[in-house]
Amino acid sequence: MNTPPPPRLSVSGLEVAFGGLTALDGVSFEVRDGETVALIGPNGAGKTTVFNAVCGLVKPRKGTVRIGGRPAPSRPTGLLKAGVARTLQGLGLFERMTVLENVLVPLTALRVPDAVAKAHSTLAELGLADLAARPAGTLPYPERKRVALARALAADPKLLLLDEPAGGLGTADIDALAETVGRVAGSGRAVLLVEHHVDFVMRVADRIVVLDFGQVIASGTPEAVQGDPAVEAAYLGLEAAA
Ligand SMILES: Nc1ncnc2c1ncn2[C@@H]1O[C@H](COP(=O)(O)OP(=O)(O)OP(=O)(O)O)[C@@H](O)[C@H]1O
Repeated sequence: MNTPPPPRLSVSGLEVAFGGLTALDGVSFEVRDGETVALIGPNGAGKTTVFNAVCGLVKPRKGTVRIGGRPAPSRPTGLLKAGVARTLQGLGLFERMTVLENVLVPLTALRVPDAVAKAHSTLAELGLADLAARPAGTLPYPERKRVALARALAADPKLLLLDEPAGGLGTADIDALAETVGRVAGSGRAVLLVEHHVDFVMRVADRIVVLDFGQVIASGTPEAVQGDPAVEAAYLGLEAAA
């Protein structure tokens, strides 16, 4: 019998504390190749802390993060080499550099051959070809957001982490984003996203993991999670019905 490959991302028993505050308390979930998983939950639930722990930016008190079955590297280049790319809530673009130069940053760090051609093809894929020579800081927010996505996708990550990708976007841009996420997962890559935009999550996620006060309170298909009374209660700030 063939053993299935290890999950692209496996988070197990993660505990993170900031001083006296327990931000994550025994969080476990997996993301497999070709799967899109959304991490949702009220403000302060611990979503960004999960991302930061996956990327080695915060050190867990307990628990493990494994990428493709191996312990997750903690440095940015190590993560890129392990096939992990991330977008940030604040985008983190180099505003004075051109769009092309921004997308070249990870490709240069990885010494990808034909980096310029690869950057151009990624920009074309995301409808940004005409903006390649523009300084990133001069673009409107939706285009800057697409540049951040292009930069994350350029190095062909096996695991793509998206921090509030739909935030601040209008309907047309959200439609385009949903299509891009579908294409990325359809090509066999794993996607983990943190998002408040419920309609977008319902459209793109295969599975949803719901966090509240640092704990996983529900996980499953969008339909299962949507009807879960504990999830409804968490969002209303009420005690879950027993
Ligand atoms: N560096 C830090 N130092 C101290 N407390 C922190 C730090 N980072 C996060 N926290 C706290 O940890 C908890 C989880 O925060 P986190 O940002 O992960 O939540 P979130 O679900 O991403 O929230 P939001 O939806 O508002 O972005 C919160 O109580 C937050 O105040």
